[in-house]
Amino acid sequence: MPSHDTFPFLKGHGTENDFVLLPDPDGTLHGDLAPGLVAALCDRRAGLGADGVIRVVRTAAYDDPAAVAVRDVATWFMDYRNADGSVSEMCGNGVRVFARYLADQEHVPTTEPLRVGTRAGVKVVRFEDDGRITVDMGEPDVDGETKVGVGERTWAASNVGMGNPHAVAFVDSLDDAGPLLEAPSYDPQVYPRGVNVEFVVRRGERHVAMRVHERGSGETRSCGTGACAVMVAAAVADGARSADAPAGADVAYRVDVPGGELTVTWTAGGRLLLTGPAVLVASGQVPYSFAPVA
Ligand SMILES: N[C@@H](CCC[C@H](N)C(=O)O)C(=O)O
Repeated sequence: MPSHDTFPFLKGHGTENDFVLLPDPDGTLHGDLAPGLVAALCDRRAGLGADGVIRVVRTAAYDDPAAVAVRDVATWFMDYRNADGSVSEMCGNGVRVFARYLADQEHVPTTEPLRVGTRAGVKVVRFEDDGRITVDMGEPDVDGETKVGVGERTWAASNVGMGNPHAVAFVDSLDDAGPLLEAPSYDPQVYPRGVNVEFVVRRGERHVAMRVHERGSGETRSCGTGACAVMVAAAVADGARSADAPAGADVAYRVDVPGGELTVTWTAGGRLLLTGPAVLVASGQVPYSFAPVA
C-alpha cells in the first residue's frame, strides 16, 4: 500500500534485458537516486534484481542539461542507470519499456509518435499493431576498428557509437568468449568511459546472433543499442551498406539475443529503427528504509 515511507517501482523487460522503473514525474527522487541505491535495487539476491534502473521523470522537473535541452519537444525523460549505479546515455531496450510504462500508466496515446528525452537526444517511439515497439535510434557513428579480448584471446572489433559506446567482434562461436564473468579488455584510449562489447555470429542472410557484456551491468540477456551496433557492423561487412555513404535502400536484419529477437532496420535516410517487445511484469513499493545509507 502506498505511503510516505515507501516509493513505487515497476519491473519490466525487453527481450529479458530487465529494469526497475521508478516513477518520479515531479523529480522528487533525484537526490535519493544515489549509485548505492541503484546497485541495491538491481541486486538479484538482496534487491529487486535488474540490469538497470530507469527513473521516469518529466523533462520540466529535471535539471540535467540533457533534459533541459529537450523540454520544448519531449515531456518525459528516461534517466537511465546501469546496475552498478553508473549513468548511461542510452538504452534501446529500456526506452521501449519506458514507452510501455507511459502508455499503460500515464495514458500517453499509442496512436501517435511519442518523443522521449534521453542523454543521447530525443528518441521517437512508435507503437506497432502487433504489440511491439519501434524506436528511431538515430544515425550510428561508425568509427573504424579496435580490439577486444577475453583472457588470452583477442578479436578485431568495430567501433560503433549509438549514443553510447560499442565494440562489435565477429567470432566463430558465441561460446568463444567463455562465461564472460569479467569485462572484456578494450583500448581505454578508444573508450575512455568504458564500452559495451558484443560478440556476434552469422545465422543466415541478414540474420545474426549476439551475446553482450554491458558496461556497468555485466553479461545481460539483450542490449538494444548493442543490437543496433551489431546490425551496422554486419551490414557494412556484408556490403549491404557502406559506413561512409549510408544512403541507399532500407536494409533490415534479425538480431537474435539470448533473451529473444530484435529487428534492426537501417533506413534509406541513414537512421536505425529498433523493433522489439516491451513488457511490464510487476509493480510494488520499496520502503525508504531499504536505501543504503552511504
Ligand atoms: N541494455 C541497454 C544499454 C544500457 C546501457 C549500457 N550498459 C551502457 O553503459 O552504455 C540497451 O538495451 O541498449
